[in-house]
Amino acid sequence: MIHTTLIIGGARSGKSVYAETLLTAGAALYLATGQAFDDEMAARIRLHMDRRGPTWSTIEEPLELPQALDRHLDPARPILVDCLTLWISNLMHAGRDVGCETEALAEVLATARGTVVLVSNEVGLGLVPETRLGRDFRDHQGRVNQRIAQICHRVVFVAAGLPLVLKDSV
Ligand SMILES: Nc1nc2c(ncn2[C@@H]2O[C@H](COP(=O)(O)OP(=O)(O)OP(=O)(O)O)[C@@H](O)[C@H]2O)c(=O)[nH]1
Repeated sequence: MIHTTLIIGGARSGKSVYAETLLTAGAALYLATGQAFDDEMAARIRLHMDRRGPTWSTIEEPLELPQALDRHLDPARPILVDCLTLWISNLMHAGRDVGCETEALAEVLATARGTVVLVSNEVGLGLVPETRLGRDFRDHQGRVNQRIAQICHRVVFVAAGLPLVLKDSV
């Protein structure tokens, strides 16, 4: 089956747990974009790893997501990408063009052979960020979500651990 799903939601909305339930642990590949820059992030990552357990295969790729996805796409093994938000943040940090990178990702997804579930944050529902960097990040996040939502067959919004299907074109 060729199938792409985008799952969006706020922080601690349960979006990652929901995404994991869509895939069979032993048969899926976890593609992580997060980096343990400090102890707190390291602890968050450890929680995720403990929850997933040893049956998941994991690849860590903070920047070259389109290439990594393309390389590992396999009709026999679904991929969970967690998450686009940290990928955007990493790209901004590295001075990369988020728009170009998003197009590269969209291209890989549009021609994907296999099942891909992508997790992303829905931001911008609160106050306008005080800093220019914060506002730029918020805008990138909104544009990335829109672009990837166009490409994906299914889009699900998770709030309070509950899924709301926004798009289903399977
Ligand atoms: N490098 C690396 N990062 C990981 C791994 N497992 C999870 N992560 C990262 O940890 C991040 C999750 O951070 P959290 O702050 O707990 O997530 P959250 O968005 O607040 O919570 P949820 O809504 O529940 O998903 C993910 O975006 C992953 O990129 C791993 O094995 N390696």
